[in-house]
Amino acid sequence: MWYHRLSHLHSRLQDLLKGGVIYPALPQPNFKSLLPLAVHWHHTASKSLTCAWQQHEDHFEQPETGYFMKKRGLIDSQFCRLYKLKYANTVMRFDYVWLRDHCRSASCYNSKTHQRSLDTASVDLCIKPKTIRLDETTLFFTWPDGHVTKYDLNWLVKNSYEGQKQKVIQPRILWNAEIYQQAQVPSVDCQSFLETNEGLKKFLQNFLLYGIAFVENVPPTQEHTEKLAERISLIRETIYGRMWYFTSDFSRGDTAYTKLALDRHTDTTYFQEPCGIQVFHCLKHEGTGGRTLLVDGFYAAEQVLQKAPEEFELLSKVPLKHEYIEDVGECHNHMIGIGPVLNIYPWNKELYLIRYNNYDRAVINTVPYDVVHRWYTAHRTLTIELRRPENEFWVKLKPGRVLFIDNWRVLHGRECFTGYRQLCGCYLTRDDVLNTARLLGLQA
Ligand SMILES: C[N+](C)(C)CCCC[C@H](N)C(=O)O
Ligand SMILES: O=C(O)CCC(=O)C(=O)O
Ligand SMILES: [Fe+2]
Repeated sequence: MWYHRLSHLHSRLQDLLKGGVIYPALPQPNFKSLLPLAVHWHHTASKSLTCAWQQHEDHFEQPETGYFMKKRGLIDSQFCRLYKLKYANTVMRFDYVWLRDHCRSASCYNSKTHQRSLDTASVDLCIKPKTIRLDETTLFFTWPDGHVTKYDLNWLVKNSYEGQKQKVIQPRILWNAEIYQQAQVPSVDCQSFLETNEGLKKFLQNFLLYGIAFVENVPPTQEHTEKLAERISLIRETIYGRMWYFTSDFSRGDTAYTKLALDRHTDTTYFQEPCGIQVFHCLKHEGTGGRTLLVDGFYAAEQVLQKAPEEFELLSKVPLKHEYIEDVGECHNHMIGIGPVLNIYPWNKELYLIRYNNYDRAVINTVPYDVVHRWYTAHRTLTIELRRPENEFWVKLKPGRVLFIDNWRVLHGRECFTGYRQLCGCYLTRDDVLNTARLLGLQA
């Protein structure tokens, strides 16, 4: 009986969460406000809280049979490994080892270093609390050895799997050319970017939401570009150097160092971890053409998900190699990176990295022949979306205007050009950009 109510609730949760969760058009509201409060279940309601809550400290399940024991505050089932709790309209299930492992008491957790002191391997995998007590908003577990673990219910909601499943790691606004242009995302002025936290925060907020952002009025030199990069991150040094500076002189064995057009792609797909961010500053162009193309890869992937979910899934499952082989002048390199085109978090299906570069894609030999054809079909579907003219945002990079591109999300390309064109820039480590963003209070 209890079981039925629970599965009903679960399917309700699923219904509530359908659509919009993976790639919300706007920052996801706190999930509490997504869920109606009027779900009736066995509950104990607190009068002292404004937010209605229900808790089920007294329901225990023998997982194999779905048999429940209702016993208030105390358990004595030999079989139970699970603690179920409903609070703030979230049904949560906690494994007892998990509850022991996450104990934040002084002997288990060092709150100065935010590190666990408890040796998890010392926890009995069959551990069960001797007693459980609820006191307004705090749960107390007393373990067989007498150790007491306290949990604040809000902490549990925030840190439970069920709570996380309903959230995105990073809110984003997916765009095509029209959406991006209509959003009128402001560029940040160089001085405000370098000298104020507000300027930097505004820049990073836009960058996180759209995957591209511009800084204006930057003196057109490599040194100033470097200063900008260092304001938000460590520079990721690669085979191209720390700061790079390039023209169409074929000084390196790659099409980027020519005047040819480059179709949309992400860079360094041939690294096990592709570079997180790319910074471009055009220092000079005396000639024609050479515009930069930007396409939101996540927008295109979202279209694939809507139109052909099984193709989306295939692109997220099939691992591929990308390769960089260089043998020009003094430069000898052979890089190989392996991973799927679409990379998603398994618990909430959120897309976090697209690896798309048809120039650098290596021989496909990681996939059996029957899957190969399905993969090509899925790749075609994605390519069609990526190539829709309405998804293309074209800009002419000019001295003074520095472009930051999320290389895990937004594809770039360029039009062929004539004349002398000088570009400088660098790659950034994604971890460090996100670190800066979090320290400024942004969700990243
Ligand atoms: C930016 N910079 C000119 C230094 C590198 C170009 C790398 C080009 C390579 N085909 C790729 O897509 O990764
Ligand atoms: O020349 C350009 O505008 C960009 C070339 C390119 O794709 C790159 O350097 O990664
Ligand atoms: Fe590139």
